[in-house]
Amino acid sequence: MTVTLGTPLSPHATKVMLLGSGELGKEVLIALQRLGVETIAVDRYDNAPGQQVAHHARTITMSDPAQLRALIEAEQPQLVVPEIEAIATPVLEALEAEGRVRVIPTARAARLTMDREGIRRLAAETLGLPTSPYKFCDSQEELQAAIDGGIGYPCVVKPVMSSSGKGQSKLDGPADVGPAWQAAMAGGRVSHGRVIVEGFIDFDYEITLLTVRAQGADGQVQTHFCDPIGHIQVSGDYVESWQPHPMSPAALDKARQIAQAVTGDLGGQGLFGVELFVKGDQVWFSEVSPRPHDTGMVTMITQHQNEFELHARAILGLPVDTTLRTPGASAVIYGGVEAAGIVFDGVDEALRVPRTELRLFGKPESFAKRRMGVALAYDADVEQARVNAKQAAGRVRPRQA
Ligand SMILES: Nc1ncnc2c1ncn2[C@@H]1O[C@H](COP(=O)(O)OP(=O)(O)OP(=O)(O)O)[C@@H](O)[C@H]1O
Ligand SMILES: NCC(=O)N[C@@H]1O[C@H](COP(=O)([O-])[O-])[C@@H](O)[C@H]1O
Ligand SMILES: [Mg+2]
Repeated sequence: MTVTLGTPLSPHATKVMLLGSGELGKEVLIALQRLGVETIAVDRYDNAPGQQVAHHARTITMSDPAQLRALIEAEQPQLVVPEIEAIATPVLEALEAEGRVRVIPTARAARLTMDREGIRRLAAETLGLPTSPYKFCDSQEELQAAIDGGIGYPCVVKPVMSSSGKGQSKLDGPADVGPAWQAAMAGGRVSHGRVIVEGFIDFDYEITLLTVRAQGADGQVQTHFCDPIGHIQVSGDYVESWQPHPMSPAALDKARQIAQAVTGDLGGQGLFGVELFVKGDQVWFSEVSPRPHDTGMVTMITQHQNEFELHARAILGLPVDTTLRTPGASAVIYGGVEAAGIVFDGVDEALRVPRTELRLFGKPESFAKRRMGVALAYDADVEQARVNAKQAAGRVRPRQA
């Protein structure tokens, strides 16, 4: 479906609402604005990064069905673009069924992927894709029984609703079960009392395969793949990514088949971040974001059309180009301090590292482990880009004002 583009702030505006307006949504909003779309940035707190660049900013509890329905009915956007997991997705399904809005990529995809159970059962049980062994548990006793009954150690426990590693633990023995259960209960995005326990995959490397479902000239949706993005995660949160990540032809082929299967089932138009574990020629599906991925921020320096522009184009029914421009890398800048309205020292020194750029997201409040910015680097080879991205990130020193 191609969307007719109008004039923002006029009766013929094309209105798009982002549900979640963090660093990823901010870039999608910028890409949409460049195409003359009228944008509404929604988040759970005021002055979220995307709210600072959108035409309109709204603050609601997006997991509250009544608040979400009231806002969409009041604003009447043509497209609703989920950007985080904690959203009352049944409301989106109802509004989509009523023909009131189009949800990106589909309301069903938003529902299935916001809950680890929905997407894991679809991938493993319906589509038969290789995944880690897993069980869902509603109490510490059930968790212990699942581990003893076959998952074993090491294993990984995560709240069914969480992201960026929040509430996630790796368990090496029985002593870790209690603390892991407690961490999951404290760290979920919506208190839910349910966890997934997964057998630990001893992968050689992990990648994000950005996969775009976009409309071709014939009106049919076609699948396009970006070059694989390698990344390193610490405590379940991404700290470094690079593109391209070299893969054997067999592993790349399997990765694309998995991505095609899962995005094909989820359907709709847009960009997806398919997370995969790789060992030799073996590939496991981990999870998928039906939207731009944090590790994909590297594409702001590596691709002709970055992942945010690709998402914007795909959802509007416009053509896409996923080709790589140059090898490159990204490195995360954490807040380091707990304070509002922080300042950043060392930005000049950081940008003296050759072939680098910075994004400071503008989050109003810093936490020690909150992602506040990212350094980007391009180079002839990924290794040099990684060194430079990390060096630039390390030179930025956030501090209390
Ligand atoms: N079963 C597993 N075996 C080995 N490592 C794992 C497993 N599950 C998770 N991990 C590690 O933890 C990281 C984060 O896991 P996962 O993607 O499920 O969490 P998340 O909270 O959804 O993160 P995000 O929102 O950033 O994608 C993975 O990228 C991987 O490095
Ligand atoms: N892995 C998912 C991810 O990276 N999501 C990104 O982080 C923001 C929340 O950040 P916050 O927790 O600092 O508010 C989200 O809005 C999104 O942009
Ligand atoms: Mg993940």
